[in-house]
Amino acid sequence: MKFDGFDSSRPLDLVLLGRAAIDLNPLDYYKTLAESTTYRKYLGGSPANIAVGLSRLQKKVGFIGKISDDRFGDFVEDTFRQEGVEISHLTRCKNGEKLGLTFTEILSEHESSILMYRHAIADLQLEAEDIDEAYIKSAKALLISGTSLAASPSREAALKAVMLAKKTQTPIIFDIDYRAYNWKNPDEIAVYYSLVAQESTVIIGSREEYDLTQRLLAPGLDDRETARFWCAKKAAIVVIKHGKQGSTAYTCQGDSFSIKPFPVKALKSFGGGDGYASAFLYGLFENWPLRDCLELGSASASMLVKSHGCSADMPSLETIRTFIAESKAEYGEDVCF
Ligand SMILES: Nc1ncnc2c1ncn2[C@@H]1O[C@H](COP(=O)(O)OP(=O)(O)OP(=O)(O)O)[C@@H](O)[C@H]1O
Ligand SMILES: O=C(O)C[C@@H](O)[C@H](O)C(=O)CO
Repeated sequence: MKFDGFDSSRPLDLVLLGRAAIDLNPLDYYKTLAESTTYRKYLGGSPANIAVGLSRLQKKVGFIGKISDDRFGDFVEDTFRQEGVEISHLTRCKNGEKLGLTFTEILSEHESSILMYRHAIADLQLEAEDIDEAYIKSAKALLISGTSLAASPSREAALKAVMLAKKTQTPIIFDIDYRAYNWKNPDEIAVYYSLVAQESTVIIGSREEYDLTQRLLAPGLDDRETARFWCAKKAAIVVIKHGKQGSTAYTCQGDSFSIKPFPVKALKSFGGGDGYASAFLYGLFENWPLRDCLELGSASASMLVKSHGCSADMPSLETIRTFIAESKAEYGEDVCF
């Protein structure tokens, strides 16, 4: 099965809307955050990571977001420019709001946690007036990252982007992206996530994120019922991730393709989702069979969990293909199926 719903005449492949932040990952890992003393700074924020990942896969990517008007905002701009991400719609806060900081705790290869500093946060200051119809229309698809819906004015900006995407026949990709910070209550999560999910052509999320989204409209669905539910709205593809148990993509024709992770010695348990999303979406833009999109996504995800960073360790297509070939040589052709 292939997805060929993108308008190839549009100059950008994907515009992503959401947070750009900073990851601070400990160099002295396998300790608690209280014990770690030394950190490496990376561009962070799930949509920013995905933007870098797709750009490194040679896709043309733009970003709609709000950043702090300080040196950390400069760092985000400089990094996006170095990575070839189009940032004409990445704007600065005017009232001193700060860039999000994510301190990660890497306790073991299987146990990590993230501590997010998101008070008076810059990315949630994105405003409806920052959203431009022509910019959205210049892209084959718009990706909405769920955390952008957590508070106003970013919430209204994201919903305006969804409206304009519908108006301009721009497919919406919804990366549910649940982070507990900034959300007030489960009802708000369900209301705003389902508002976007029901307009989306492609939905990507973990089982927990779908449960949060469906909590009011359709609680208690299993994976196949979940896929059927969103395909009955506008979804063509529903991807449900289950961490190191792997993931499954469901289509509106009733097909499904499951994939396991590629075997790796993980360094951390996070970062896989953004590597997965960027490589999976690359395959979709290349009009690959869904099975091949999943394989590339799963391979990239595995490469990310064995890396120290996220955005900085997003792989090129060549390195992912080499990783897949080496994995198949060592574990067999069907290593991840
Ligand atoms: N320990 C692991 N080893 C290999 N691959 C992994 C591991 N953990 C996760 N992955 C890969 O990463 C993909 C996404 O991971 P997960 O389901 O945790 O999504 P996520 O919560 O969005 O990730 P993130 O932590 O980046 O937010 C998985 O489907 C799997 O392919
Ligand atoms: O999404 C975030 O804000 C945190 C990310 O930057 C971090 O790299 C991570 O947890 C990736 O899944």
